[in-house]
Amino acid sequence: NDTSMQHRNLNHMTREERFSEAMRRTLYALKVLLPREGWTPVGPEMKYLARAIKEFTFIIHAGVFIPCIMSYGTNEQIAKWFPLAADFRIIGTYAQTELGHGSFLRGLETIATYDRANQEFIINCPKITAMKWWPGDMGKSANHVLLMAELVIDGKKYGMHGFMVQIRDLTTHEPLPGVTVGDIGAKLSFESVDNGFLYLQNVRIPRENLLSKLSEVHPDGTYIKKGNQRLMYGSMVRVRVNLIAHEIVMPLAKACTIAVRYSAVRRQGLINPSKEEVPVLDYVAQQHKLLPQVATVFMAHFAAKQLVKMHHDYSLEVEKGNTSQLPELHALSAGMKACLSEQGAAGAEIVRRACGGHGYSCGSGLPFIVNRMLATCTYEGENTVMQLQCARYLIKCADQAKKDKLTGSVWYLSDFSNMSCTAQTFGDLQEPSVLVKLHERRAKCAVQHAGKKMQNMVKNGTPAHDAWNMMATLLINAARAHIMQYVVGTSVTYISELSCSASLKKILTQLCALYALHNINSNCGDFVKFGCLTSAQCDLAQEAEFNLLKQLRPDAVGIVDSFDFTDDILQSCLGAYDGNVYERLFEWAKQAPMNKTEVHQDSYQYLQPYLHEGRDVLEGRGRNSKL
Ligand SMILES: CC/C=C\C/C=C\C/C=C\C/C=C/C(=O)SCCNC(=O)CCNC(=O)[C@H](O)C(C)(C)COP(=O)(O)OP(=O)(O)OC[C@H]1O[C@@H](n2cnc3c(N)ncnc32)[C@H](O)[C@@H]1OP(=O)(O)O
Ligand SMILES: Cc1cc2nc3c(=O)[nH]c(=O)nc-3n(C[C@H](O)[C@H](O)[C@H](O)COP(=O)(O)OP(=O)(O)OC[C@H]3O[C@@H](n4cnc5c(N)ncnc54)[C@H](O)[C@@H]3O)c2cc1C
Repeated sequence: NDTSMQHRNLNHMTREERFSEAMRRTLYALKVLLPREGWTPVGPEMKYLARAIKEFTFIIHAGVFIPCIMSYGTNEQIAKWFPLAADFRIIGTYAQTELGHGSFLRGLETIATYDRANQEFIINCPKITAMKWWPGDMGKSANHVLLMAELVIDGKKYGMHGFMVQIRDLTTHEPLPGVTVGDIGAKLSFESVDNGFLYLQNVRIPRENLLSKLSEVHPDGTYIKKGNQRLMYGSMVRVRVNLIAHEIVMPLAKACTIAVRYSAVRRQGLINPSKEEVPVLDYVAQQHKLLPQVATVFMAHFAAKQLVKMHHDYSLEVEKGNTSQLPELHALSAGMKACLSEQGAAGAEIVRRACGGHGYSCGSGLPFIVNRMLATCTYEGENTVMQLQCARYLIKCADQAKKDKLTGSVWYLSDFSNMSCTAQTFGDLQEPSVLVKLHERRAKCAVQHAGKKMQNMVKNGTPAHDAWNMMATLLINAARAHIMQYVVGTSVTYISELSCSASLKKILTQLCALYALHNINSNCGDFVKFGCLTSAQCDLAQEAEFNLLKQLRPDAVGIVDSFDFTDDILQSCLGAYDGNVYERLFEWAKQAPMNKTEVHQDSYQYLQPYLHEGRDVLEGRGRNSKL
């Protein structure tokens, strides 16, 4: 209710106005609303901000730069930089991606060369493709970067390491010598974020600016490894784990709230010709678009909670020096980020499109959400690359399953029990245990199928790397199948263990079944091909999904109301709680800058000669227009 936090109408602002407004609001929120001891930029407050602020700046500063200091810094380095960063006395970003490389980190070209005589690192982008490109908050805001660069000592390369590099003067904010930095220009979304470019030419930093939790360089240039070097990729794992809640579940919940509320208000057409126009939510086709996406919000939320817990437990183990869980966590976080961002982005567009013309208006709040969710498929690990990383782990596990009993998220790969489905009615296929088994079997078969195909190719003389490349599509499908069984399985478990009213548990169970059945019906080729379902059982699966749509329809609005977004957070004429869609759209349109004058000066200027000529022709005075 703090007016300083109220959103102004972003759609009627320029990009620079949005950048400034987001910075003002974010700093106000972080510095005024949340001043407390022990405030951590990734704690519950961040969750509140991610929910409450439609656009904010310093996402990377708070969500990535600060956590990296904690992950990669020694205690002394944390003590030095964390207080400055948490208090916004330095603004940082995570500068890893380059103009020429983003996915293939071993191809990064920015170099940090150790200068023993001066005990400094010389940071250099040897060519244009080495320039850092994309990091958020880097173009105009950040005065420091956590620079990921190839460490070189005496001509020997040691791989990607993290360096603290100041890029702007702390008083004037001007770029420092050797630093060329700026905004990369307009993008599909994140209008308020100054994603930037950074060209470093022989910038010198002290030896102490190598973040040295995992490795260090002694004054004489001796390189010391201090831990599992794959932990150097740990920041990306953490962000992939955390962004699911912030950037996938939350925005999709907002989009569903808008679309379901609007569909309950919007009357269009007849079902029974003798009755009045119906709310479009009464059309089964509309329910089929919206309700599975509502179910996705809940299932992704439950699965993300499990992943966050797994990451937390893993982090405690890493602190004890045990990194044995790292391969599974990497595979699961990469796969979850890729598959849920893919589902979420597609789902947001499905529900936007379900709102017809008004869904295409920025006044609906939906284009903002859709465009922003599209970015989740690319940043923090491009989805295809992430799915292949997940598949790489699955193929290894499938081989291991032939001789060992597997545990964790891949346990089903060593489950050789009879998994045939005996469902005879659509009710049988709404049973959570049946749906879990179906997803496990499909995933196991998809992994084995991809692995078998590659083995046969290699047996026939194809090099393993070529077999991998040629079977990539099957590997990606296996990764998707694995994540779907994980989401369905963890959700069923989560709901069964949830202490809540029977009526709420019934709704959640129905939503879980809807999510699983929608997935089956959207991928029934796999389920039939792998012998999980007969053709007749596929018909039952469709019947089961339609039955759930009918059962959930009466509670549809109540379910999205439970997300409890305020009108100010939704910023939507279609999704406002009072349902006054048309009045809100009209008021919103009238506020458009285009309407600040009755006659728009520029159009009048160019149209005026023709307007006068047209009038003369109409009134019989002038010659007929050439037109
Ligand atoms: C909290 C969030 C709040 C707000 C955020 C909101 C919005 C955020 C907006 C934007 C933020 C965006 C930031 C960014 O985009 S930062 C840049 C992200 N970039 C990437 O993710 C790069 C992706 N590429 C890679 O990770 C690597 O290049 C890749 C893994 C693809 C390949 O690496 P490499 O070639 O070195 O390894 P491989 O040969 O493939 O595998 C070797 C070995 O290492 C294991 N591995 C790989 N990655 C990891 C990891 N992260 N953790 C642990 N282990 C890893 C891999 O499994 C192999 O193991 P093995 O099979 O045993 O050999
Ligand atoms: C909004 C936004 C914010 C960002 N913020 C940051 C940030 O703060 N810090 C930062 O460092 N970076 C940031 N990034 C950059 C982001 O991490 C990269 O864009 C991402 O890692 C993808 O790398 P790329 O752009 O080089 O694409 P590429 O890797 O070049 O991918 C291009 C295409 O090639 C395909 N491809 C690539 N490799 C393979 C493969 N091995 N197998 C099959 N197909 C492949 C991909 O699937 C994709 O279709 C941001 C990007 C965006 C869009």
